[in-house]
Amino acid sequence: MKKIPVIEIFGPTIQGEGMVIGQKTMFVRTAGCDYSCSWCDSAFTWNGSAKDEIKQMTAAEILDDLIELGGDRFNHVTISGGNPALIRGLDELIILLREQGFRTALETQGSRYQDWFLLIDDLTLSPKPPSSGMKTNFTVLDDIMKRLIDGGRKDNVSLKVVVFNEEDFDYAKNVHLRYPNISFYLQPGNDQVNEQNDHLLRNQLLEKLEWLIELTVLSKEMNDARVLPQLHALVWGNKRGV
Ligand SMILES: C[S@@+](CC[C@H](N)C(=O)[O-])C[C@H]1O[C@@H](n2cnc3c(N)ncnc32)[C@H](O)[C@@H]1O
Ligand SMILES: Nc1nc2[nH]cc(C(=O)O)c2c(=O)[nH]1
Ligand code: SF4
Ligand SMILES: [Mg+2]
Repeated sequence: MKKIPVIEIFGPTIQGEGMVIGQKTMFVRTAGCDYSCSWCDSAFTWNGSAKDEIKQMTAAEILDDLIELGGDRFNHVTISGGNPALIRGLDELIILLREQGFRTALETQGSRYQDWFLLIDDLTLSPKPPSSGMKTNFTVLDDIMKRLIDGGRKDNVSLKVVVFNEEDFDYAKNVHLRYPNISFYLQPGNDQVNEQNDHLLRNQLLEKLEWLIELTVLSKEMNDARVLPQLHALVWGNKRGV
């Protein structure tokens, strides 16, 4: 079996973001990213600070850990990172999870395609706005979207853009207009990923949420957009593994 670089496995918790917010789920977080977003809330997956925690695991070993942690208290598994789309060998995990009756979700930024995207129940593509310091390759994103739509996966896919400022909001509009038939989510950015005071953080995040809702209600381009907070950040702050 192929080895997968895993940096953490946790849950059951709830999916805090996007298309299946609130869904009870386990998380498998892979190590490594082809991006380095300035505001990444999971920078430990790629900046070397947690490199001692990375384990090369087979799909069967990951399933064992999921069951040891979650018992029979889950039927949904979310794979995030880092960028899990860098890992070819994830097909074995996704096939194994499906065989065992689990639904799967994936979080990725849309910089790489893998054929196993077609097997994911809840696939979130989260292209990065200007504030991240990253530049979207729309040729790649167009190609991913085409493959997913041609593969009949339209209803299994969503777009989620994190917004920190008005320039990001304009970027989000462009993404939504470019793929008008794909369900579209806006998420306020957390610019204090090191804040340990949950009360302070909550207030700031709610203010950012209100600001983003105000922009959205004023924008005719966003008539079909959905605005959601990072629910896990409101509940548990910047804690890891929740
Ligand atoms: C940590 S990323 C991992 C998956 C993939 N690399 C990606 O970016 O989509 C998971 C989600 O968290 C979002 N995210 C990361 N840092 C954030 C922050 N500071 N505030 C709000 N959302 C953030 C990303 O945009 C992405 O949608
Ligand atoms: N509860 C919870 N929901 C999440 N949704 C996306 C997450 C991520 O880091 O990819 C995440 C996370 O880390 N925790
Ligand atoms: S793409 Fe995702 S994991 Fe990679 S740096 Fe950006 S937010 Fe972090
Ligand atoms: Mg997160």
